[in-house]
Amino acid sequence: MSKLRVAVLGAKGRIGSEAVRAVEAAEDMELVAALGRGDKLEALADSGAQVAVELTTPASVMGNLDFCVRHGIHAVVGTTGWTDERLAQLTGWLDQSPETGVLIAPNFSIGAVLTMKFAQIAAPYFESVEVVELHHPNKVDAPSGTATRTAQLIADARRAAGTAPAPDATVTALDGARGANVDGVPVHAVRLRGLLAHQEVLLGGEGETLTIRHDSLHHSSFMPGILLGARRVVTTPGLTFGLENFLDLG
Ligand SMILES: NC(=O)C1=CN([C@@H]2O[C@H](COP(=O)(O)OP(=O)(O)OC[C@H]3O[C@@H](n4cnc5c(N)ncnc54)[C@H](O)[C@@H]3O)[C@@H](O)[C@H]2O)C=CC1
Ligand SMILES: O=C(O)C1=N[C@H](C(=O)O)C[C@H](O)C1
Repeated sequence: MSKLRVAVLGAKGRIGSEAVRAVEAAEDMELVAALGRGDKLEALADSGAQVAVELTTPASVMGNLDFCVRHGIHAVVGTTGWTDERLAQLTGWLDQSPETGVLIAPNFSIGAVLTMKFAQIAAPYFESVEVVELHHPNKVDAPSGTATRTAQLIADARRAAGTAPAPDATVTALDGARGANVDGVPVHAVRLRGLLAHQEVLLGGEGETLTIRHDSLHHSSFMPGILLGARRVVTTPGLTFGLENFLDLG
């Protein structure tokens, strides 16, 4: 059986360099290109890549995806910074290339995907809910893509269940003291040397609290999800948002 031809964009970065090693080690894949900042995207097309794993920066991701979709190269995207406007633009490009698939995964680790799922289930049963994400201090965006997605899923679940807004008597607060408001859910971002990627969903009800915590301790935690995404995206045209769509979570 022929191997899946995979390229990595952002190949010298923290997660990109780990992805290069993971693709090289996968028996069913061939690493055909490993591009860094300043490398010409034409090398991607010349390499015959079927899938590009996009792990760059919010500033670079749209240009890279525009090129991939125009050349019919499927993409697995871990880069953050997604807004409704960006998603609409990408969907427009995919409409012009209906056989191409793009997976955007706010988080590739199974624990983080399950955290989001558990938070979604729990959210309507508690009066209060807040999200705290904790990352290494080299991260350029806040709050994290995972925390933003988690808050959106929590808000959707509470809306669908008709849950009342969380109680909060705050009248005066320093700017930022109550976190960022993502769809009505406070999200707090901590940047601390020594950390990698961590998240807590704090839920509170009368006389009890529930904390759902996930820790990514090494970039290897993201690799099984990236490889699964690359295998599945080639037969899944259009936009898929969230790795959970490629997992049977029930
Ligand atoms: N979805 C997930 O599970 C994960 C997502 N991420 C996200 O992945 C992105 C990268 O994270 P890190 O590796 O920590 O950052 P990083 O800064 O270590 O790596 C980014 C790399 O992309 C390169 N780059 C920038 N523009 C480029 C371009 N046009 N073409 C090719 N390379 C380009 C940079 O030179 C750098 O080497 C961030 O958005 C981060 O939030 C990170 C970890 C897990
Ligand atoms: O920048 C990181 O490191 C991470 N970024 C992603 C995010 O913003 O959610 C995923 C993970 O948290 C690691």
